[in-house]
Amino acid sequence: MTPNKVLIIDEMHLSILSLMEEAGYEVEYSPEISRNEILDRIEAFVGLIIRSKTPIDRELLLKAKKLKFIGRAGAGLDKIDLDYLEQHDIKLFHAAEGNMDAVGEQAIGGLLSLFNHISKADAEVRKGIWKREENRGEELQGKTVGIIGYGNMGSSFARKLGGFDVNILAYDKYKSGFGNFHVREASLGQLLEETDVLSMHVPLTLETRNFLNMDLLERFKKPIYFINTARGEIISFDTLNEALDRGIFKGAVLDVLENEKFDTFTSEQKNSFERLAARKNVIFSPHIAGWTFQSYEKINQVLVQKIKEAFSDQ
Ligand SMILES: NC(=O)C1=CN([C@@H]2O[C@H](COP(=O)(O)OP(=O)(O)OC[C@H]3O[C@@H](n4cnc5c(N)ncnc54)[C@H](O)[C@@H]3O)[C@@H](O)[C@H]2O)C=CC1
Ligand SMILES: O=C(O)C(=O)COP(=O)(O)O
Repeated sequence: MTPNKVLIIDEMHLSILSLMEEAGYEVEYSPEISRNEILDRIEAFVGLIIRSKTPIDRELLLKAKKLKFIGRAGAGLDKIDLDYLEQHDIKLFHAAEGNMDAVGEQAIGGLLSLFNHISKADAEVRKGIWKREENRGEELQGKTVGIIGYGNMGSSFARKLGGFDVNILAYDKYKSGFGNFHVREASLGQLLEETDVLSMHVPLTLETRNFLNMDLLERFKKPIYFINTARGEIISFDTLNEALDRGIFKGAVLDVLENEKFDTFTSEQKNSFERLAARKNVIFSPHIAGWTFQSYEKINQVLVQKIKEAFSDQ
């Protein structure tokens, strides 16, 4: 057994193989591996490279006796037992810098499509329906965009908004001092007061699960356009429906959903998703905000660079 074996358990751009081999690792690429097989085999590996298919929980980590690092080929760490890694000195690297451009651009794409009815009008024209007045657009110019969570994704979205002549407010519970000439650092209260467009960029944590509940949403002073490229679990289908019914949300762009596996929907989820899907002012995408041809490769470069730097003295 070689000491430097790394197991890759999710689908990735194949540049990861040569990059990790050049960094001195023996790589096994098994994107189709089952959880049971991982449990059986993980003991032999010093490194594990993942996306988000398999929860990296205590049961799995207890078997990973030689594990020195986990590389998350992407940003979200919500399926990883972070406490266990800290307690057992297992390093964790993410590659959010590799998909932040993609997320920033996709959020803007969704927003412009919502403001200008692009996907709705496209579907109508294909059916021979030519409705100009109903598809009259809204301008972004002069609007106040509120960002919650000002990390890699939130700041990328703010940067990409640069040319749109909007006011940008950002609230981050754990960060301060990030304001600049075009982003005003705000309290949650200020953001609720002024926002026209809300874009969520927090990680999924115990605190942010159902963060956008009706109690909070009722405190927005103006009707808002909502963008979620963060995680679906921060707002339930029911809350989305209620906010849209009551005009608290004028529309929504949803790249992520409370449950992204349609075949596991409860009957309640099925009903409330169907209500959501029947709305013309909601735009969906299948969790692809960070998923471009470019990010696919950039993620590998970022990740392997971090791994190399962390173990450069060994
Ligand atoms: N749809 C997609 O394809 C993608 C989604 N994501 C999602 O975006 C999330 C954010 O990614 P990054 O920006 O790289 O993370 P990050 O850690 O750089 O930034 C998140 C920010 O949220 C702040 N935050 C945490 N809890 C908060 C709270 N309760 N209230 C206000 N602010 C809070 C943190 O202080 C941090 O500054 C990821 O965790 C992931 O869930 C990321 C990449 C692609
Ligand atoms: O990087 C992230 O957090 C993402 O959500 C990207 O999607 P993935 O989980 O890698 O399929």
